[in-house]
Amino acid sequence: MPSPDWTSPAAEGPVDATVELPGSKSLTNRFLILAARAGGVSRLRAPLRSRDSLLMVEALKGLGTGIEDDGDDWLVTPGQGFGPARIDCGLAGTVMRFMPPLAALASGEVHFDGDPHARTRPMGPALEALRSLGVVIDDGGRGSLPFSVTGSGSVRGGSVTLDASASSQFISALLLSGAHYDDGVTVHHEGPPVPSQPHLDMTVEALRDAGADVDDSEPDTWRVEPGPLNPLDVQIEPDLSNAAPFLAAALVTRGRVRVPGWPQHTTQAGDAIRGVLDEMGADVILGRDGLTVSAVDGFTGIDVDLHDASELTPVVAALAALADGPTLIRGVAHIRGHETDRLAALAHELGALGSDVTETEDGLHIVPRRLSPTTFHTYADHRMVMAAAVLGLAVPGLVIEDVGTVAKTLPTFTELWTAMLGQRPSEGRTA
Ligand SMILES: O=C(O)C1=C[C@@H](OP(=O)(O)O)[C@@H](O)[C@H](O)C1
Ligand SMILES: C=C(OP(=O)(O)O)C(=O)O
Repeated sequence: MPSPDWTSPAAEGPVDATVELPGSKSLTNRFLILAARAGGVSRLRAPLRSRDSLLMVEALKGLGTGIEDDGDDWLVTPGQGFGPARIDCGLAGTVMRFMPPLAALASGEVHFDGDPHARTRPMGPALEALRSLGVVIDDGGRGSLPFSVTGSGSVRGGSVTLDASASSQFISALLLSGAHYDDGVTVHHEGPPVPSQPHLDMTVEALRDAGADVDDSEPDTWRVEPGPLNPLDVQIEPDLSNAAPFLAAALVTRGRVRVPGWPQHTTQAGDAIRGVLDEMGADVILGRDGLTVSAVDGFTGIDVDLHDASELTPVVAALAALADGPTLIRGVAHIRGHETDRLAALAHELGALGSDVTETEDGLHIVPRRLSPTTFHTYADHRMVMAAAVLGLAVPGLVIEDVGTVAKTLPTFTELWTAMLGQRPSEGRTA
């Protein structure tokens, strides 16, 4: 059931705000997977509580993992894993990709399905790779959800070659469970370049945090040795991709936004927003008190390759539509397989507002034009909501359809947004 529409608040002047963002989806869901089979109880400090991470929690609980929320942290008690079980992936790439290699270690049948659009997200190479490592999978020949994984308590593992150009998550998935396979796992990518390199680095770093022996020294090849994982005690960083729309508000309103807790070192792809905003002409300062972005004058269009940080595309596209010149976003052909076909969705919705947008083979060319308010459709995509809110700052009366879909990664988005604008939450009206 879609949630209500929301008339996105326009900016009444320059914002000057500090915005505290909840934890990273990608870190939370990786640490949950690792903790589920570690050698003791793990503590995840300040995890993200959102649809994607709660679906991961339910999936793991369904396989016998104990997860307790003490109000601040999640305590994860490993379980051996047993079926039969049914896993709802929602629209979460991390659940549909990261869970099957773990479910393969359980005994019994584990059935996977998700939201209607989840059935169209790419899965084929991931399922084929698991099969070649000795896992029994029934996907009815579709290469997508729904499918079932039937485990016998162990997985042979070994070496596998796959084409991960559609999603880096295919590789992360195998690595995150590979230490528990009898022969470990060696994953070799063959095909057009894998997107989202920072997410692969995040997987390797998280595995090493848990004591795994990982070799990523060869291009396009990753090896995880078999062996036990240590329990974790980890502080989850704020989600830097979710910070992007708030930082973008500094540019649109010629104001200033600070995000406390921005890490000095991180593997989050969203960290790339610093370079993007700097190139657009903002002042970007990373200090001990967090990241501060300010913009006094206008901001320019840019030519940017977002292959490594494609999650940023919707918000960067929204900024581009409000910039002082054209923007070319390149390197993101694979986001046609994200929550929705993001290139088509952005081209359509920005076009409906009045932008001059061309969908290229691997991105978008956006020429700013005068925009008029309309209903911005969001296609069950949290980042379309965020992009729409950025546009709404400068386009009074813009209505965001199904605003609640933002709960995929940021259930408190509208509250944070209206607070940033110095308004009470009730001032963002339900249309
Ligand atoms: O591993 C992860 O946590 C993610 C990897 C990326 O996926 P793709 O490589 O499919 O873009 C990213 O876009 C997604 O939001 C999260
Ligand atoms: C692509 C995204 O999510 P997922 O983890 O579902 O792939 C995203 O959050 O932008």
